[in-house]
Amino acid sequence: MIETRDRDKDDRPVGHRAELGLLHFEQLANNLPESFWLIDIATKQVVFVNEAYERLWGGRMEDLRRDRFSWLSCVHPDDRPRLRRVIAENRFGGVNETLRALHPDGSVRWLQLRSFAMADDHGRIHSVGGIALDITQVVAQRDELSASIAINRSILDALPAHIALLDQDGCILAVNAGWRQFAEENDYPDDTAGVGLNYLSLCASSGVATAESSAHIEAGLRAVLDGRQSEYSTVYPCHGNTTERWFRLLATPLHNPGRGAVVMHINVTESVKAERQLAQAAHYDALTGLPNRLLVKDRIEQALAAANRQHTKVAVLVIDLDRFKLVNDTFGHGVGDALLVAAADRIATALRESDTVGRMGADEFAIVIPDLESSEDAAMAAQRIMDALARPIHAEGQELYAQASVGIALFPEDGSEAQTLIRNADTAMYRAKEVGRNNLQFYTASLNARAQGQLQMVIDLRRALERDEFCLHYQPKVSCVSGEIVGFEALLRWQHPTLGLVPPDRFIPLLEDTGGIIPVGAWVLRQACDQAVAWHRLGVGTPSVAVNLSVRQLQQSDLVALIRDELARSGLDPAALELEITESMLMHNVEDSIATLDALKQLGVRISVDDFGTGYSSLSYLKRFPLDSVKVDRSFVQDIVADPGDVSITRAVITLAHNLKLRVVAEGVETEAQLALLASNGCDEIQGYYFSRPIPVAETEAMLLAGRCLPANLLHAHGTHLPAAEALPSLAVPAAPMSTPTTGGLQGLLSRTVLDVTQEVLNFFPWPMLGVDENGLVIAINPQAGNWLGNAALLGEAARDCLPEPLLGILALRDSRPRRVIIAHHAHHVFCRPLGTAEQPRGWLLIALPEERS
Ligand SMILES: Nc1nc2c(ncn2[C@@H]2O[C@H](COP(=O)(O)O[C@H]3[C@@H](O)[C@H](n4cnc5c(=O)[nH]c(N)nc54)O[C@@H]3COP(=O)(O)O)[C@@H](O)[C@H]2O)c(=O)[nH]1
Repeated sequence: MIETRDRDKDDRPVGHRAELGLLHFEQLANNLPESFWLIDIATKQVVFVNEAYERLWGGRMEDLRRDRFSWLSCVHPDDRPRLRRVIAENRFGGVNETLRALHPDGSVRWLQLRSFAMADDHGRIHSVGGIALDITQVVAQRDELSASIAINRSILDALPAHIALLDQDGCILAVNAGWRQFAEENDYPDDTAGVGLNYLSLCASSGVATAESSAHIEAGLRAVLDGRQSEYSTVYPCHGNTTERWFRLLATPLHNPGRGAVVMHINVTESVKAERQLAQAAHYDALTGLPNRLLVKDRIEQALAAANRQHTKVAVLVIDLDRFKLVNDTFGHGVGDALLVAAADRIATALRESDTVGRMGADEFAIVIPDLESSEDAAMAAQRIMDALARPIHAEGQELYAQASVGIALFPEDGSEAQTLIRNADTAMYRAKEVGRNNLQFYTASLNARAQGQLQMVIDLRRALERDEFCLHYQPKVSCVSGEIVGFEALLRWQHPTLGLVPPDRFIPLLEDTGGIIPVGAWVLRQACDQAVAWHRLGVGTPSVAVNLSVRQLQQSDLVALIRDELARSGLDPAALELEITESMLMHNVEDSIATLDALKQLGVRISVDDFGTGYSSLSYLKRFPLDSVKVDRSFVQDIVADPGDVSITRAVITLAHNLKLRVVAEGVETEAQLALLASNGCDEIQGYYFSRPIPVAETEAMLLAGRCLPANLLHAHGTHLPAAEALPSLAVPAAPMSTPTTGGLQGLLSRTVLDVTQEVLNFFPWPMLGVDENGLVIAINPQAGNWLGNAALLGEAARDCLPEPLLGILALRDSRPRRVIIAHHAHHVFCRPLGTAEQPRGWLLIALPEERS
């Protein structure tokens, strides 16, 4: 090439020029850092080698010139066999190998050896060239790099964290050993450990973290990937099947912005648990596990906040075990501790779930009772606690009897702050200690007498049964048809040794609260059954006996068996036993009530709903229960004469009850007028002071033997209910409940029950009926009227705009005589009745009786 380039310009002789070229070539070659040489194919001799050979290979140039394979002796013995093989396979060039040259001084150089063929113009190969490049430094650098990569890798793998490298979209590029292991342990479906998948979607779908935390993590990570946040960190729960775990997730962007992020999950379960333990220790007592003073204070504050909102009371009780020190001193601290734990348990079980029991220190406990109805309830709770503690406690082999002194402070009376209430309850507790221990004291002294009286009554009630202080009085139930006594309601009386006859309203709630109603209720049942049998033996009829059941009795698992046994024992005909259950009791737990009543009904007894109208049930709802009769509450009866609204409600109840095949008993009938009105409206039986107050047994027998009856002139005809048209004069349907439930003349009785009943009556009423108020607006319409007029949506319309002409004519006449009208080809007799009183009508009611076809 050198020759060719110079040929045109250089005028020196060719031989000289060739020599010069060779000289230049040699100088150039010897200045190159690479070593290279040429082997002539024909002579198999090394025809050229540059000086770098000796530097790179550590061999001598003349050795190479003499033996073209002498370089092999410079090759590290480990690499030599490979080199030999490669050269044999590539005799005319094509070698490209890395090798080590072992210098005589023991040093090693890394060389990159390449060989190539050299051909003439005809493509005939005449020489093979070789070049060796010194790559010692590159190899050293590469080794260094690999070493540091390996070190980094093992550091990442050794970290107690699951680490993943994410790209900009959140796709997992690489993970560490911890991550892989976690994936394996958590049954990750394949062996990729998520590499190649999107971390953000993995978060949402893995189900390892909660949905809430997944969403939070996804948002945080997105912010890091988008460069909006330089770091994201959160602790999230990640519970296994049997273990509780928490992880801290850390995400940081890769250094090059917009290039992805590193996420790291660190198991922080231990520290979370430690934190929780700290919180537990800060708020709970270590021995009993109860809230400590701090948490009790917090609970009081919460209760006060709620009480302020709802205008209710809160009680704070401080309880101190009497002579606890003596237990410690006598039996040692182990027994003392066991006693405290047992006492804590006893206190807790004597209270509702919504109450808080805390340990204030040593042998002092505090109770928070939110949503308190009366101070007596706090006293009852304190008494329950004292009773619970008084039962023997077995602690570490010792039988102990704990007594307690209780102090009670009430919100709002005794303070409006937690600290004040605790302090005042504490003061009251010390007063309880002073007055002899094992008692309770209110902070407000005036409440003590009341509480004391009530508690004394509870104590007295416990002994009343065994001391034979109870008796039954009986109130007759009288038929409105025959006028005769058809039964008696058994009513419990307590003859207290000092207080005299205590009315049931004062002691039955206490019996219910303390569970005493169960044995007392059983006693009532037994007495009543025996008494009914005794009446039957008089031979003056077979009056029934009605017994009131309480909520607790209805929930009593052996109630049915108890009644069955009493019937069998006494020999009373089951049909002569009536069980009275209040409406609110039935609604307490409907499904259970139905099951119990069904079982009772199977015995053949009768079931009656007491106080009907005071609860929230409607008669149609009561259809679900196996009932025989309803007792209309005396609050309805009492105003029946004065308020036409009450008549209509009572009347409505009677009509509906009869439709449901239920008998109707009106209770609290005190006057002749009430009786007359009830009887004329179809009431079946009455009970009340008008006929008789509840009387002792002896008087009942005298009454039966005397054959006392209701006056015949007040009875209703032959037990049949008045035909509708005849009954109309006494029917005054209230206007308001049919349209605007919050107004109208049913003050005090505008309960949902009444409205339901009224609506039901309207719906049940078999004939068209509609009401128009004094302003001419349609205020009531039943479905039958809607059908009749071909339009049910008349409510609120002006009568003149929507009613047919014949009806408007009748309304204008306001005449109570029936008028014949034909509407939609059907003849009806339409009555117009005033709503309210005839003197001051609130509107008018149109009732259409279909004309009988002969
Ligand atoms: N679980 C049990 N409850 C019982 C038992 N015995 C009674 N009671 C319930 O106690 C409540 C009060 O009863 P009492 O003071 O006996 O009052 C009854 C009647 O005296 C009273 N009454 C009857 N007629 C009139 C009247 O004309 N006017 C008027 N003002 N009061 C009247 O009504 C009470 C009977 O009511 P009721 O039971 O709803 O029929 C009371 O709720 C009893 O149920 C028992 O053994 N167990």
